[in-house]
Amino acid sequence: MLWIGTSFKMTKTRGEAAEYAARLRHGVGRSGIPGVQPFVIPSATAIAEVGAVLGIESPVLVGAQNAHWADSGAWTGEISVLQAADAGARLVEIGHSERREHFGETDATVALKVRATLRHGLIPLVCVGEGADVFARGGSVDHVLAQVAAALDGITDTSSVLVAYEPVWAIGEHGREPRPEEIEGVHDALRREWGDRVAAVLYGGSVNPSNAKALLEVPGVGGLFVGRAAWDISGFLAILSTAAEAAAV
Ligand SMILES: O=C[C@H](O)COP(=O)(O)O
Repeated sequence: MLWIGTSFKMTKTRGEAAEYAARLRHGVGRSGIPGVQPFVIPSATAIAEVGAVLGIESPVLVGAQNAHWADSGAWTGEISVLQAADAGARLVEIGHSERREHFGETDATVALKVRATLRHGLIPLVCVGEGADVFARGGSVDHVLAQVAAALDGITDTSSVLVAYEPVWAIGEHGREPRPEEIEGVHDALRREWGDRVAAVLYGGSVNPSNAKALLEVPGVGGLFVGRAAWDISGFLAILSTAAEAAAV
């Protein structure tokens, strides 16, 4: 099963997200895409809207971009896993590098959020990845393995966990598209260490319809996590179609 998803990050009004969801519903169909598990992660404001448009039986999973580890309480500005689930999320993105960089997310808070997500039966999508400096000195594998180990420390059943390897140097408008061989080492290490214990390891960072096929061919890559190139529905559908072909091989 190839997991193919997108996060809207901080884009789209509820109306825009609903329109996207309607076109996604049409593109994916009622029975889904064989061998492919699509997911979409809107802003918190649009989770319920997107879920409603996709419908309860949809083959597309809806997620939240973040959730707090506490079930409720005085945490102004946060939403809990329970609230995300109540809005229709079945997956929670945790530890994206933008949250680590700008909002103080650490390996310790990531670990708390993974536990909270599992406690409530949602799927954690744990994002890891090294910065350009670590990549330049050849420390990517150690860095990423340490991040995953910290996130999943002490959890006996990690079988529903998704890991997204997203090198920071490859993400966003200032990111650089990786050559497949630049991500092979980390994916190989993740596959050896975690391949039997997690649901899948995804790759993310400057994925687009032109490089999706080559990135999916990297051993150990079990899906793609896409930002910009999927914000237009045609881009997401093109990547889903590439994944469908890859899954059929
Ligand atoms: O959440 C997705 C990743 O941060 C990748 O973003 P990007 O595809 O725009 O580089």
